[in-house]
Parts: sequence; C-alpha cells; structure tokens
Amino acid sequence: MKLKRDISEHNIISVNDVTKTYLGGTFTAVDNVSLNIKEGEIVAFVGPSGCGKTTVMRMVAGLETPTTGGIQVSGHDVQGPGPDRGMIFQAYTSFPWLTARQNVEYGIKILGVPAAERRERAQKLLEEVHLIAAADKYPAELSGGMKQRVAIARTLAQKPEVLLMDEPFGALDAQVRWEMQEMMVEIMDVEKKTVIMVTHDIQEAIYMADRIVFYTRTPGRIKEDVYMDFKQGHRFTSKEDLLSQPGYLEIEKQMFAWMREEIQLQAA
Ligand SMILES: Nc1ncnc2c1ncn2[C@@H]1O[C@H](COP(=O)(O)OP(=O)(O)OP(=O)(O)O)[C@@H](O)[C@H]1O
Repeated sequence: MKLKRDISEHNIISVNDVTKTYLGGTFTAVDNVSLNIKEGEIVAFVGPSGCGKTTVMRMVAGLETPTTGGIQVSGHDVQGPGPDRGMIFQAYTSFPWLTARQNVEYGIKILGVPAAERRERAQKLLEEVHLIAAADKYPAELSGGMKQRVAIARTLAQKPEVLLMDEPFGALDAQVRWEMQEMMVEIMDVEKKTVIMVTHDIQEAIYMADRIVFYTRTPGRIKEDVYMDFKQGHRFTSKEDLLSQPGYLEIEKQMFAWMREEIQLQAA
C-alpha cells in the first residue's frame, strides 16, 4: 500500500556549519556540516563506517557538543538531551524487571504523566507496535524484534517531536528487520514524527527515508543530499511495491557507487 507523505514547509532541525574534532583538535570527525530538516521528514544518514553520521546524530540529540557551529531544534539551541528528541539504539534498552507494558509506561511516569493517561498511551502504542499479546511479558521472554518494539513504543510514549534512531534494526535478522522497517513506515503515518535514522543498510535507507544524506569518509562531510523523488510523494508499506516503482534501481545503483567511491578513496 502507498501512504501519502506529509511534510511541512517548516524546518524543525537546523545544523549550522558544525565541526566536531577529537583528540585535542588533531582529528576531525565531522567537517563543516550544514543541514535543514523539515517537520515530518524521514532522513537517513548513510556513508562508510567512521564517516561521522552517528556523531552528527548524537550532536542533534545533545549527547555530544559541536566543536564549532550550532544546532537548533524547534528554534532552540541544543544544549543537551531533552524529551523533545527520543532516541532508539541498536542495543535493546528495556528494563529487565519490568514487563513490556511497564517499560512503555516507565519513561512517562518519570515525566509526571498521570496513571490513567499512561495506561491509555501505553495501550495505544503497544497496539501500534503489534505487541498487545505480549504486553505482560518480561524482556527475557521476548525475541529481539519484540524487545525493539518495546523500545520504540517506550520512546514514542514520551511524545518526542523528533525521533533519532541509530542502527535501530542492526541487531535483528533479515526477516525481522524487514518486518520492523514496514511497521515503522506504518507507525510514522500515524505518529507523524521527524526522523533521523543512521544506517549502514542502503536498501533500508531507500525504503524508509524521504531523503538520504550521504557522508564522505573521514572527515565526515555531506557528499550528497538526495530526495527520494521516485516515490512521488509516498511511503510504501510493502517492499514489493517499492521495488517495482520506476527509479528504484537507479537510486540503489547510485548509492552503491557512492559507497564504493568513498571506500576506494580511503584505500588509495
Ligand atoms: N569520543 C571519541 N574520541 C575520538 N574519536 C572519536 C570519538 N567518537 C567518535 N570518534 C571517531 O569519529 C569518527 C566518526 O565516528 P562515528 O561514530 O560518528 O562514525 P559513523 O559514521 O557513525 O561510523 P559507524 O558507521 O562505523 O558507526 C570515527 O573515526 C570515530 O572513531
């Protein structure tokens, strides 16, 4: 099925001339990156290993500070982490002593959301991630995919405006990964978040993203910033539909060529 993409004209994230150095300024991980992201956009960061894509995302999260330049989210300077930006990591981050439902409720309990609203939000999100049947199980009783569903529901329960996902499905086997990607496209149609997703997986990026920001290898700069125009304003809930969309193969070939270019530059 095709879902209509709904992106506002308004920029929610602005990355302005950001550079990040380590090792006392002797190593430049991210070099002069500027980027505006619109509300509702799903943007994938792609590039060779070590190109700085995670560092850029962590700076948007407020977990790292730019060495020079600045980042604004919803017009405010990022000065640290905040509930407006929810994070989902590759590693499952559920509390083992809480059930799936309690895990989803936990984050919003800390934010002071009243019990009745917590229950209602958790129920809705557990339904969205297809986890109702396992809602009262503990993480040890859940598969990797199910644990990641708990983490997604828990993060969304906090109602972040921006979702930052770092290789969210990297630890899952191919079939589960595929199910999760499709589920995420469906959830974004309901939840309407702005998403930055870091991934090594070119096909995942093309499938899920409205736009791909491709980074060069060390130092990380933006090599290409491409819109998935071939999707013609849609997102696809089935991969088969995407694969038969004219233009898919060309963009996939282009991405592999950019990746090869960067790897060869490094080897030279
Ligand atoms: N705290 C740190 N101290 C020193 N170097 C760091 C630190 N954090 C990251 N780096 C370096 O900065 C560069 C960019 O790292 P980053 O994790 O952003 O890359 P990446 O593109 O996300 O890589 P990968 O895809 O392998 O996760 C790498 O060379 C990494 O080794």
